[in-house]
Amino acid sequence: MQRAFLRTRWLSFRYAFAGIAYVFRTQKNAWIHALATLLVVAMGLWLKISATGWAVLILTIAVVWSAECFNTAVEATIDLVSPQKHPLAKIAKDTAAAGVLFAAIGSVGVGLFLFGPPLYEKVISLF
Ligand SMILES: Nc1ncnc2c1ncn2[C@@H]1O[C@H](COP(=O)(O)OP(=O)(O)OP(=O)(O)O)[C@@H](O)[C@H]1O
Repeated sequence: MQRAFLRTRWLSFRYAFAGIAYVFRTQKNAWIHALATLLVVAMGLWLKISATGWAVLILTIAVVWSAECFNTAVEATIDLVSPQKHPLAKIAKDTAAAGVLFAAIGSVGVGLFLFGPPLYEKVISLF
């Protein structure tokens, strides 16, 4: 019973990692997100942001990655059920892409509020 439970949990993780690998293989945006993730984590370390700042940053990174993964899932589902052009297929793909755009715009806002003031202080201290 316990072994079966652990085995199914382990398989769930493996499926999720296969999903991540698929996103990286097929979505050019994923590499942009990866670069942005590395950059903001480096900025957070450099600017020594607060624990609350890290919490907001981690949540923001997770929201963007989740949106990209759901967008990829919608694209794959639409390609499966509607390989031919269809207005509803277009709506599904376009709105899923809009979800990623919202997350990306929000993340830029978070970055400005989180890094703007300490970055300003750093620059001012140079002069
Ligand atoms: N079956 C379809 N029916 C109608 N329009 C479609 C269909 N498939 C794609 N489109 C249109 O083409 C756009 C791009 O779809 P596509 O599947 O190529 O996504 P994508 O370019 O891979 O997106 P991303 O670059 O975000 O991964 C969609 O947003 C939609 O407007």
